[in-house]
Parts: sequence; C-alpha cells; structure tokens
Amino acid sequence: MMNYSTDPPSTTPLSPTPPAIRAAGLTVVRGGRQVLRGLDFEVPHGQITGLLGPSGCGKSTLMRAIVGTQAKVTGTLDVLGSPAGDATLRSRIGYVTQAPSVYDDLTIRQNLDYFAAILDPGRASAERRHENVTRAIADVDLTSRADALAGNLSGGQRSRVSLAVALLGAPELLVLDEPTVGLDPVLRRDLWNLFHTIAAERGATLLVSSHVMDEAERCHRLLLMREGEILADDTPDALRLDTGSDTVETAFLHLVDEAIAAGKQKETV
Ligand SMILES: Nc1ncnc2c1ncn2[C@@H]1O[C@H](COP(=O)(O)OP(=O)(O)OP(=O)(O)O)[C@@H](O)[C@H]1O
Repeated sequence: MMNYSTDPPSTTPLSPTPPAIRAAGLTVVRGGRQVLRGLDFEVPHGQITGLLGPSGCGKSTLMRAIVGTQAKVTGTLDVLGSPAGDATLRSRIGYVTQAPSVYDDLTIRQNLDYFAAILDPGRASAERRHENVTRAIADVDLTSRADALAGNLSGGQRSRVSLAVALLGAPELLVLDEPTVGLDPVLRRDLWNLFHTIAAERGATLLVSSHVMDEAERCHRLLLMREGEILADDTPDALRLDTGSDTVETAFLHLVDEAIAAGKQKETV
C-alpha cells in the first residue's frame, strides 16, 4: 500500500518505553517452600495487566514482591526502573491488599483526609488535599456515603475506600489484589471502567489480580499463573487464538492440560 503521509521520515528512532515491571529468574521462598519459581516476565507501561490463576498459585506473593513487602526474594525484579522495595518507589506505587486497611471509627472522608495528610502534609497544601480526597471518593463512587463511618460499610464499600486511598497520590503503578471480590456485577463493571480510565487518561500501569476468568477479557495483557510458574504471558486475543479457544478460561484450561502432560512426559523420560 502507498504511504501518502506528508510527514518527513523520522531520523531518530523512537526509544521504546521501558517496561513498568521486569522480572528475571524471580524466586520466592515461603515456609521453606519455593512458591515462585524463577519467573521471567515484563509488564508494559500504561496498560492493565491481569494476574490470573487458581487460589494458592502465588498471585499475592508476586504482588508483595513487586511492592517490596515480601521477604526471601531472589533474582531480578525492577519496578519503574528501580529495584523492587527501593525507598523512592513508595510514593509512586499504590497497593491495595485483599484485607481493606481502613479505620472503622473514622468516616470515609476522615480516612482519606488522614492518608492525604501523610502523603502531602502542611497547611499550604490543604486545598490540594481537599480536592484530591474529593476526587478519590468520587472515583470509587462513594460521594453519597462520604460522611458514613467506615465501620458501618459493607465489605465491597470498605474495599473501595482502600482503593480510594491508593488513588490519592496519583500513583504511576497500581497493584490491586483481587479488588472486585464480593462486589456485585454493576460495581465490578464500574470499577473495571475506572481502571481503564486511570490507564488511558493518567497513563498509569495497573496490575490487577483475580481468579475470575471473565475479568481476564477486560485486561490488555494477561499473566496466567499456576503453581508458582507463569503459564502464559500474552494478550487475551492471542491466548484464545493460539489455543483455538472461545474464552480465556478455556485457553487457561488448555494450557494447564498441556503443562500437566509435559510434566508427566518429563517424569517418564
Ligand atoms: N505466610 C505464609 N507462610 C508460608 N507459606 C505461605 C504463606 N502465605 C502463603 N503461603 C503459601 O504460598 C503460596 C502462594 O500463596 P499466595 O497467597 O501468593 O497465593 P494466591 O494465588 O494469591 O492465592 P489466593 O487467590 O487464594 O489469594 C501458597 O501455596 C500458600 O500456601
């Protein structure tokens, strides 16, 4: 096909954006057992990467290693260009664990005011803090409950308060451990829309774990895990195509069967 572009050809090649996360030979030992076994992968910048796999496969452990709270990590793990756990990364990463970390005796707004004051202290930034808190509460659709005590919220609402706390500092990387557990389908859809807005408009990178395979379809890329290993690292479309499957769930099951068969073959050789 002819190229009718009148733009001059670029003389300096564009340097590719470095990945947000890069792991090589990443291993984690917990309770004397290797729970992550020599992982090699990259998470691209500005996209939503889903971390999927059955319960106990190592998703939370991998997230803890990425945010720097996991002990006994060996191999290479670079996050936003620095080694995982580096002190300079603290304000650049938002992390939401499976257990919501909110103060029950404070309202939603008071919880956020408290964390905002830690992130951005001082009288001079009071107005900015107020704006950030109001925006983060609206982001997670809790404006109408802003003055409710956190102790009186449902489980799903409490997880959304934790997510709002993580959004406060406008982090470059958001690490979300099963953020949609216990939420109804409408809220799940709204949260996934919010994740896409955060990636598209703020250029943030999101790593979101789930064991609900239909959420895989909402990600730009997927890391499929099983028993401490990465089974696949690709886009949902490529995974379905490569395995001749209609859904990511069927593709995952196909890959599990392949891995089991390969394991058996190794045993018999
Ligand atoms: N504190 C601990 N001490 C020892 N082993 C642990 C500890 N926490 C988790 N493990 C083990 O590490 C492995 C990975 O656990 P992890 O919590 O990372 O899995 P997961 O994929 O996040 O599971 P889930 O979806 O159920 O949260 C599991 O085999 C688990 O038993």
